[in-house]
Amino acid sequence: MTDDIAIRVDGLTHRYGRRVIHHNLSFDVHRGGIFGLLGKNGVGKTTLIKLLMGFLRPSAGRCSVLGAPSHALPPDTRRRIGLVFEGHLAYEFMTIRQTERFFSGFYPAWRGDVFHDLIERLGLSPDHRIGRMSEGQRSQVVLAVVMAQDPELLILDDYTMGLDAGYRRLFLDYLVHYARQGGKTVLVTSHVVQDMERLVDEVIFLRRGGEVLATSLSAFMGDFRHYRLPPTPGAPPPAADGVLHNVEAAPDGTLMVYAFHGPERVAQALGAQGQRVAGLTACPMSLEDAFVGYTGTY
Ligand SMILES: Nc1ncnc2c1ncn2[C@@H]1O[C@H](COP(=O)(O)OP(=O)(O)OP(=O)(O)O)[C@@H](O)[C@H]1O
Repeated sequence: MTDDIAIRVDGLTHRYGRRVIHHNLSFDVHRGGIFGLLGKNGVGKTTLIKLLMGFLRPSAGRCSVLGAPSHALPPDTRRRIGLVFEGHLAYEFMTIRQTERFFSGFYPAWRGDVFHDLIERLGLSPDHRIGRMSEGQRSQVVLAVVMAQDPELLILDDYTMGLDAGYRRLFLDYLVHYARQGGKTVLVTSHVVQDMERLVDEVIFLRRGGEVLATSLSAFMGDFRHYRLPPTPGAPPPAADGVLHNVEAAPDGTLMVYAFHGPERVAQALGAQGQRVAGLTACPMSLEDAFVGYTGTY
């Protein structure tokens, strides 16, 4: 493994019983960027993080994190990884002060300034118990604990739990600042796709059936296109093919066409399926539109 790779996933297959969640998945996460792991509910994002951290063993293939194999991550490597996983890291019986005392002992590079800066915004006494906090306040404590570890690799699985929009924005700014310090890597999953658009450099899309697309956000947003087309009376709805990535009908019947191709290729493919293409129009997209177009509405 080369030094500039923070995470390597190589031919990874994972099954729960007979159900295949990941099939022959391969991608690299390079150091020094913010990577968004995106996919619908149940596609396997948390499972992938469990595999990376060695909490699960894959059915086949390998993955490694910071140069060490996931199934045998040494404690020293684990200490260099900040993990927010299912939101729970804080012990309910502890106060804020005790939480800091407890966690700071494990991390030689503990950043008390970062912890206090983030915690101050809660406006709670240091003697406030975690168990007596709202869900969003608890998430803020968890994020402060993880950021204060000053990890080399930060893995955030759905960190937005219960956070209000203001704190989410503040935390995103923190994350960007953290990632730009050099050599820091962030892998983040979130269902708030519009946040990802402001945050990530690279996207990794997981789709059901094990397909993966790992690319830069700018390449994806540049290459993936959205078109609208009024339906052709009497013609069956067009199906996805080698050119048309996804075709869906809006409630008024308008065809929503998604493709990695320009209008000529798309018109040709639609025409070959019996559509009248005179009304084909390209539409601008946000990352959320592109996410839905790429992964499909249900
Ligand atoms: N321990 C388990 N045993 C069997 N099936 C499981 C287990 N854990 C998860 N699954 C199934 O594996 C699939 C992937 O789950 P996972 O939690 O990785 O999805 P996810 O992409 O993180 O979803 P979400 O966006 O909803 O958080 C789901 O269909 C889930 O039902």
